[in-house]
Order: sequence, then C-alpha cells, then structure tokens
Amino acid sequence: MWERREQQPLLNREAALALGRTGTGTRAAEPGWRHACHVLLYAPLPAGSPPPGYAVLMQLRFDGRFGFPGGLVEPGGESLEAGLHRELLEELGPAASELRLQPRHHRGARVWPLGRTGSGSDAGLVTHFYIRRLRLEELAAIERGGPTAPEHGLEVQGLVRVPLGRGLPAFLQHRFAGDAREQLLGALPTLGIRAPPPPNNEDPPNTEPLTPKQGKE
Ligand SMILES: O=c1[nH]cnc2c1ncn2[C@@H]1O[C@H](COP(=O)(O)OP(=O)(O)O)[C@@H](O)[C@H]1O
Repeated sequence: MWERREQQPLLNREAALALGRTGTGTRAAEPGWRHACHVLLYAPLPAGSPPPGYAVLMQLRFDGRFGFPGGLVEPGGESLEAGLHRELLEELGPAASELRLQPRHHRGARVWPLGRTGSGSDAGLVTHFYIRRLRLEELAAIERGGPTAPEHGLEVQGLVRVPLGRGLPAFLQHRFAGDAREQLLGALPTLGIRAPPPPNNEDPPNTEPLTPKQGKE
C-alpha cells in the first residue's frame, strides 16, 4: 500500500530527481523511485468570455477518475520532459507533438513514499506536475485530435474542460488520480481563481493520492 499523506511539500525538479541518488550512482541506478509526469494545459478564452476566462484540460481515465495527461517516465533513460512527451503522444495524439514541454514548465513534485506494507524494490512514487499555457487554437486542436490518440477509449475515455466557475465545487467532488486534485487546486492561483472552500457539513472529498498499481493502475 502507498502511504496516504494529505499535505506533501512541493519539491522542485532537481530536488525530486536527486531522490535516492547515491554519491557514485547514476540516476539509472535508482530503482527505488518511480516518477510520473502530468501536465495541465490551459488557454485564455476570447475577450468577453465569462470569468475566469480560461479553458483547462483534464481527462477521464479508464478507472473512472479524472487526471491530467501524462504518465510514468524513466528518468534514468530519458529526461522527464521526453518521457512526458512520449506519454502525451499516446494519450493526446499527434497534436501533442507541438507541445515542446521544457523544465521551465515544471511546477513542482510531490513524493509518496511506499508504506511499510509495500513490497518489491520501490521506495515510492514522485509525481511531477507541469503547467503549459497554449493559445486557444492550439488547445482546440488537441481536443479535436484526442479521439485519434492511440490510448483513446483505452486509458483515456475523453478530454474534458474543467468547469472553473460555479461548477468547480461540484467537479471537485469527483474521484481524482494520484494528487491530481491537489495539482488542480494548486494551479488555480495561476489563473487568478480562488480555490472554493470545502462544502458545508461535509468532509473534503477522499483524494486517495496513490493506489498500488494493479494491472494498468
Ligand atoms: O493527473 C495526475 N496527477 C498526479 N498523479 C497522477 C495523475 N494521473 C495519474 N497519477 C498517478 O501517477 C501514477 C501513474 O499514472 P498514469 O496512470 O498516468 O501512468 P501510466 O499511464 O504510465 O500507467 C499512478 O500512480 C497514478 O495514481
């Protein structure tokens, strides 16, 4: 089982990559940590659109949860960004080839140590989060291309625009993969949006940051 931690501190890209690095070893010699990279793609809407005036993409996954496009990468054999690019081509299709994600788009990483009941050689998972601003035409091209992506209908059931206005509190009640919910909430200030308070008389939704991989999960 993964340990559940509600408030993991954000690490920068280098600090997260340095995890478990030994004095003499290379990153490839760090079997202990798996790394996942996901990206929030957003674009400003035309002037006069209802506030907050942005389109933000998430996807409905095979497991019924919402998450950002991306997936597991192999930082020993490829850069984080190259791994993310590969995942995006699978999940978003050819329109993703224009995205050119770079280290400057990295917005932080969270570390999820494996709990005591964990097995195997994994020390845990590091979830890296990227934010990339696009022009609306670019974002719309990704939406149009989604159904042609290799993973469409498989890992990815479809892309959605996050309702950022009055619908946001209801949207946040869904189930989210990993720490996608926290990532979305953490990105809202970038868009000038205040995170809504948890609903009255209800516990915050169960975010279940990590579940062990079983098959594809
Ligand atoms: O949007 C996300 N933000 C943060 N973590 C995520 C997100 N989507 C999935 N994860 C977590 O990252 C890990 C790998 O995710 P994913 O299912 O995307 O990779 P994969 O497609 O390579 O199997 C899983 O443990 C999952 O819970």
